[in-house]
Amino acid sequence: MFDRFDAGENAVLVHVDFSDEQNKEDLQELQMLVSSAGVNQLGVITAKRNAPHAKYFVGSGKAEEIADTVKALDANVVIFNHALSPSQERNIEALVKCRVLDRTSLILDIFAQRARTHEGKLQVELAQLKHISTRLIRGWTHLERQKGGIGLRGPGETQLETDRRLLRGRIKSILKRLERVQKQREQGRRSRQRAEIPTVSLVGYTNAGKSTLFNTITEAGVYAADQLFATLDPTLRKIELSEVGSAILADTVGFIRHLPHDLVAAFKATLQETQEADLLLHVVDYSDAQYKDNIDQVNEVLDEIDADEVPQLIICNKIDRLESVVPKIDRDQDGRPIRVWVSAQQGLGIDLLRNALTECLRESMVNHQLCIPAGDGKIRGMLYQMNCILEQKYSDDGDWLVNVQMPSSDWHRMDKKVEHRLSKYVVH
Ligand SMILES: Nc1nc2c(ncn2[C@@H]2O[C@H](COP(=O)(O)OP(=O)(O)OP(=O)(O)O)[C@@H](O)[C@H]2O)c(=O)[nH]1
Ligand SMILES: [Mg+2]
Repeated sequence: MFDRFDAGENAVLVHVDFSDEQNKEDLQELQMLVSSAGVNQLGVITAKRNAPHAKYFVGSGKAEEIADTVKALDANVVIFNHALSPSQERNIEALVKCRVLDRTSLILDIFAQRARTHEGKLQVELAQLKHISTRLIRGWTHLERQKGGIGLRGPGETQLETDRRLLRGRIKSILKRLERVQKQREQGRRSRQRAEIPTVSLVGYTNAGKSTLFNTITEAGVYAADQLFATLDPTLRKIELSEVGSAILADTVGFIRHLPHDLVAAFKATLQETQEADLLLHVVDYSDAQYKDNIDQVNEVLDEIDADEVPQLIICNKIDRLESVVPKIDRDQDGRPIRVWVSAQQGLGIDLLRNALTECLRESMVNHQLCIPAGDGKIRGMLYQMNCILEQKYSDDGDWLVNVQMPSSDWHRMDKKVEHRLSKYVVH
């Protein structure tokens, strides 16, 4: 889950039950988000509606009730479990006389706290500034004292700037810095691609158990620190698997329904790993009654970031909470693993998971014997750089006999680059 910290805020939560699926949110999830943001929950106000009310999102009677509750409980923030328009936010704020936060701001605030990489921090701040800038028409003076409170916390040490003019300048400077960082990242990615180790990305709904599984797998396996990756995001680890050798395991940011659009774009950077992964481990909390819906939500985001074509292995996690479910691998009719039932926390089924992982990766790896003429120094150099050589020797004629292994996607990419000389050198 998200990091917790105390912001000293006392909130009244507002949740509206909509009859249509489009607007539907989960109250329990809001409570989880609010406590993840380190905010105390003083009370919850619920309402039932067919559609949002134009002025206050809720009806005016309900809005009065919120104002009364804020007063009675001495709350200093109202948090809606829905996206509010700037004018709705303004209208409610005027009525309840304290800060009003919508779901988008709340999620942005949590992301601001958990962004780890330099680029991630810049991206989140940019999304926050954009979100705030639509809401700055009102006078902020009455809220000035709370500057830096929830929703206004920046990902770094800084408070978010709420002055329009400064805001524009800040957005500009962030965009410039992002451009620079993105260039650097692109270079880093290229050099990693050259290392040609298959990447496995853990994806899944927030709280599904990705990080727990990440730790369990990397501890259970032979964890090898590799200097090449020392400068990468700390959520990448190298694992060793029998037969296929090394693989990179990546832990990623959790998904959540109705992820603010700006943030989807912002997190493309983190999720780039996912898009280029050889395999996705889609972790699902099977003890969550909403698990089916969560799977759909995750797949929707994967679709959005063009990662829907990457093969998936579903990890049914938290089986310790389910009755009579034992660790096992489910297979399709061709015998390929499609689901593995585990408990990341209890370490149940981790061996099976490693086996399934090996099987899936082996499918996506190629292993070739090559006979490369002494004159083709270019290919020789490339193969060395790719770190994909298992065995090598020289023939009497001075040809280089080499056994290589790499993800099939890389094989095809490289083969194309050298005008298909690679395939010609394969020894049948
Ligand atoms: N009972 C049970 N709890 C688990 C299991 N795996 C993880 N958890 C718990 O689920 C909660 C969330 O686990 P995380 O590993 O942080 O989940 P995550 O998917 O990384 O969450 P985000 O990073 O927020 O997206 C923690 O309280 C874990 O202890 C499991 O197998 N069984
Ligand atoms: Mg996590």
